[in-house]
Amino acid sequence: MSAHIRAQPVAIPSSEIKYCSSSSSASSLSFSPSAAAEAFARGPHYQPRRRGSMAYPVTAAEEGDTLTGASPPTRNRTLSLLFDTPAASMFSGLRAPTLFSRFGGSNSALPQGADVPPPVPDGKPLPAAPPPPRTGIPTPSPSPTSPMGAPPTSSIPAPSGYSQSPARSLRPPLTSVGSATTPSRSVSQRNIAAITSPQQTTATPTRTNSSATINGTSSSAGGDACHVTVRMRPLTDTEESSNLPTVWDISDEYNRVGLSVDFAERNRKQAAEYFFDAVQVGSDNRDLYEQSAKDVVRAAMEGINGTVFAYGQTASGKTYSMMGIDEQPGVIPQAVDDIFGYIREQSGDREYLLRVSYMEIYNETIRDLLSPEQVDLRIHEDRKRGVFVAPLKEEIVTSPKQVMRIIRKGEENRHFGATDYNEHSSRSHTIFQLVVESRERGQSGTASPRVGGSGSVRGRGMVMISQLNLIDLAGSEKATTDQDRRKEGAFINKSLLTLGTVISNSHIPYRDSKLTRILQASLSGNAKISVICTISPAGPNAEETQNTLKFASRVKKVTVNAQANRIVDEKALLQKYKQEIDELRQQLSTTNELLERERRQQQIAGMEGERKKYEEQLVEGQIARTALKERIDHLTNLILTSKTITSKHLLDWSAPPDPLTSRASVMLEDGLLPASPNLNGKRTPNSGLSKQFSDKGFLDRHIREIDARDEKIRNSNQEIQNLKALLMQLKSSRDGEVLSAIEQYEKTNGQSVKSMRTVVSELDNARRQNDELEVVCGEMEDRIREFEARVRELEAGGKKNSMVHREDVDDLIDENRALKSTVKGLRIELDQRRSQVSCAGGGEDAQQQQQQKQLSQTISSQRMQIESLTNEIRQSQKTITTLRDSIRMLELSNDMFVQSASRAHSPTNTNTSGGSGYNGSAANHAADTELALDRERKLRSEEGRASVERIAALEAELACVRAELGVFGLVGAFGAMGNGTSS
Ligand SMILES: Nc1ncnc2c1ncn2[C@@H]1O[C@H](COP(=O)(O)OP(=O)(O)OP(=O)(O)O)[C@@H](O)[C@H]1O
Repeated sequence: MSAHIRAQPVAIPSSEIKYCSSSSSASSLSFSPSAAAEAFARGPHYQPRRRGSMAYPVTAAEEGDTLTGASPPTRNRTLSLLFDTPAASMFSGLRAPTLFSRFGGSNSALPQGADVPPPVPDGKPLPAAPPPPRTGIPTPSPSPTSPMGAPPTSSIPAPSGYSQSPARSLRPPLTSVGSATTPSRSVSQRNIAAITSPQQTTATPTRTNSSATINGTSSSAGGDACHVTVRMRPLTDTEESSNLPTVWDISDEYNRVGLSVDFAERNRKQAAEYFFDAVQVGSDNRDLYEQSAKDVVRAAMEGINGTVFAYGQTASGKTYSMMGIDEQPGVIPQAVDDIFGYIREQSGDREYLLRVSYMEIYNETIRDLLSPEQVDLRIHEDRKRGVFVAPLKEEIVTSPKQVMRIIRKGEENRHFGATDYNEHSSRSHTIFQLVVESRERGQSGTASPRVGGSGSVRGRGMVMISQLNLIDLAGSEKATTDQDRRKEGAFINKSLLTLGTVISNSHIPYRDSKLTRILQASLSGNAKISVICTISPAGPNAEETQNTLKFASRVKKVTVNAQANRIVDEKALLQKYKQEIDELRQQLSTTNELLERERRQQQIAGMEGERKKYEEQLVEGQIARTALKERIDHLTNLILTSKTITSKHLLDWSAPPDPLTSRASVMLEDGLLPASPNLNGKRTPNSGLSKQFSDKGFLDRHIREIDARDEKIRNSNQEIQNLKALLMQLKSSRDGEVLSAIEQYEKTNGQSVKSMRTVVSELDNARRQNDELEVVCGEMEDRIREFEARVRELEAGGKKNSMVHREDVDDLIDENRALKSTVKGLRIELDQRRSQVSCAGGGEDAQQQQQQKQLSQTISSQRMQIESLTNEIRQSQKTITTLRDSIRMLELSNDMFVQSASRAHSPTNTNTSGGSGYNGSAANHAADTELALDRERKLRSEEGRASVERIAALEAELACVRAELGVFGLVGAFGAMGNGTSS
C-alpha cells in the first residue's frame, strides 16, 4: 500500500523566495508545493544550497538544467547530459525551472547520492527514510476517518461538487503558499480552451471554486502542478525465473523512488533518487485510480478538462494500469464507473449528457476504433471547436456497461503485436475521450449566466462542457530486431519525444506529432494532467526506468491553469436536446388538445360518414402523439440525472465480464437508431397504440409503414456506412492503383515498342524477299518471252519438218507446264508472305498500318505481274495449240505426199499404163522422186539434228534457271518445274 505525504499549510514569506526563470521576470516570486514536499520528505539529509526558509536537495535527475541567477538555462548543456535515449531527449529545452535552481543552488554543492539511505542486500526495498525535519513544516497527523487517512485540511477548498461526494477522498495539498505566484511557465497565456466559441463565457475561477487540487499537489493560485504517480510493477515470471533483482527502492511514505545503492555501486551508476506526488508498487489498480486519476475525473464532471496518461517503457505496465484486467480494472473502467457514480451522487438538480469516442494513433495515422473502416482521420481546427479529429464516431452513452462494451469493441480493433520485450505490446497510442456536458435542470439555455460570486463553478443556465482524455501511450522503444516493430518504434519514439518537448518547452511543436496536436488543448494548460509513469523493477531495464523517472520529474514541474468551460452555445448537444424536448412537448400538448377536440366532435357527430372522418383524424392524431412521445422519451433517456442512474447501472467488478454484444444492440441501447426511443425497456414502441386500436386495420397499416420506414432508414444508414468505408478504401488504394497503372502502362508500352521493332524487321525481311521475288518474276517473264519467240520460230520451221516440230512442241508444252507450276508456286509464296506480313503488321500503330499498306501494294503489284505471266502462258498455250494444228496439217500433207509418191513408183502402174514410152517416163519420174525424197530426208534429218541441238541447249538453259531459283530459296516453289509436274 502506498502512503502519502500530508502537510499542514505553511506560510512562507514571499520575500524569502527567490525565483528566476527564462520566461518570468526576476522579480516574480514563486514556489512549487512539490518542491516543499520534496524538501519535507528528504529529511535531515538534505543540504541547503542557500540560506532561506526552504532548503532543497538536488537529485540526479535535475542535474544539467540548473538555472542560476537571472540567466536562462544553458540548453546545450542540458542536451548533452540528457539526450542519451529518446525518452531522455524529451527533456530538451526544458523551460520549467528546477526546484533547485529556484534557490540558486549549484550541483557541486551536494555530493552525489549523499541522501541515499544505506543499501539493503538483494535489492530489497529500503527501510523507510528517517522522519522529516520539523523545521517550519509540521508533519501532518493522519486521521483514520478519511479514506485516505486524513481529512481534507487544505486551505484550498475543493470544487463544490466534491463535498457532495461521499466517496471522494481529496487529500490535502502539501503546502499552501498564499500569494506566491506560479513558479514555472505561465501556461495560461497560451491557453487554448478545448472548446471555445464566440458565445463562450468561461468563468475565470478562483482557486476556491474551479481549480481542483490533485491529491494534495496543488500549487499556487496561478496554476496546478501536473500530478505524477510512479508505479512499479512486480517482476514478471520470466524476470523472476531469471533471478533478476529488484533494483529500485520505493518508499511510499515519502513518495520516493531511488536506485538501490547496491546496484548503483556494482554498476558504477549514480544512486539517483526521485520524489513524486505518489508512488505505487504492486498490482492494486483501485489504489492507483484513487491516487492518480480520480480527482481529474471528478474535475471533468465539474467542467474542467482532464487528461490522464500512462507513460513508460514497453512492458512496464501502461496497459495494465489504464485498462487493467478483469480482477483489477484499470483507470479507464474505473473512471467510467466513477463518472456514473458521480452523477448518481448528485442532488438531482443537474443533468448530464455523455459522449465517448475512441481512437488510436498508429504509425502517425489516426484510426477510429469505434468505426475501424475510418482510417487516416484528419485533425482540424476552427474557432468554435478548437482542435478536433474528424470524422470521428462519437456515441452518446447512458450506462457504464454500455461504455465498456464500446471500449471492448474498440480494443478489438487496436494494434497489438509481440515485441522482444512484450508478448502483447500496444503498438499505438490510444485516446479514449469522454465529453461531459452538464447544466442545471430546468434552466433555459438562453438564460443569462451567473458567473462567479456564488462560490460555485456551475453558472446557472449555462452548459459546461469538458473533455476527459484517458490515454494509453505506446511504450518508449528500445532497438528491436523486427523490421515492422522498428518502424512502429520510430513513430512511437518520435511522438513521445514531441510530447516531452511540448510538456517541457516554451517552443510548442504541437504539430510535430499527431498525439500532441490532438492533445493541444489539454497540453496548452487548459486541463488537469495526471501522468502515471510505469517502471520495471528489473536491473536490465534500469536505464530505461531512469529515463522514465527523468521524464516524470520534468512533468512534475509543469503547472497548468485548468478552468471550467461554460458555454451558451448551440453546439452543446445537451442544449440542443433540451430545446428539442421543449419544442416537442409544446407540440405534444397542442396535439393532445387537437385530439381532445376530435374526440368530442366524434362523439357529437351524427352522420356515419362524419363520424368515420373524425375517427380517422383521431387515429392519425394518436400516431403523431406517439411519435412525439417516443422522441421525447428517447431524448430524455439520453440525458442523465442522479435519478436515472441506479446502482444496477454501475459496474459489478466481481461479476464475470460482460460478453461483447453485437454492434446493433449497442446502438439500440445507445438510442442511436432512429425511432427506437425505448432505451431502458420501459415500453415497447407503439404497444399502447396497438392495443388501443388493434381492431383498426388502418392503425396496423400505419405501424407497419413506420416499421418499414425505420427498417429502410436503418438499411440506408448501413449502406451509407458501407459506402463511406468503400470510399475510404478506394481513396487509400487509389495511389496504389495509379502507381500500378503507370507500371502497367510502361510495361505494355515497352512490349508494344518491342513488338513494333519485330514487325518492322519482319517487314524489312518481307520487303527484301519480295524484291528478290520481283527479280525472279522478271527473269521468268524474260524466259517466257524467249520461249514464245522460240515457239514462233519452231512454228515457222515446223512447216518444213513436222516430226521435229512435234518434238519441239512437246518440249515447249512441258516447259510451259513447268513455268505454270513455277508461277503457281510463286503465287502461293506471295500469298503466304502477304498473310505473314498482315499478321506481323496487325498492330494498331499507324506506322505498322503504313507498312502493311505498302506491303499489300507490293503484293497486289506482284499479283498483277503473276496474272500477266499467266496471260502470257495462256497465250503460249494458244500458240502451241495452233502450232499443234499446223503440225497435224503438215503430217497429213506429208502422208498424202508419201502415198502419191509410192503410187507413182509401183509396177502395177507400169502395166496398167501400157506402152514402153509411158512406162519409161514413169520409171524416170519415180527415180527422180525417190532422189528428191532422199534429198528431202537428208535435209530434214539435218534440220532435225539442228533442232535436237537447239532443244539440248534449251534444256541446259532450263537447268541454269532451276539452279538460279534454288539460289533464291524458291526450290519448293519451283520444284514442280524440275519434276515436270503441272497443274
Ligand atoms: N502492476 C502490475 N501487476 C501485475 N502485472 C503487471 C503489472 N503491470 C504490468 N503487468 C504485466 O506485465 C506485462 C506487460 O504489461 P503491459 O502490457 O501493461 O505493458 P505496457 O507498458 O502496456 O507495454 P507496451 O508498451 O509494450 O504495450 C503484462 O503481462 C501485464 O499483465
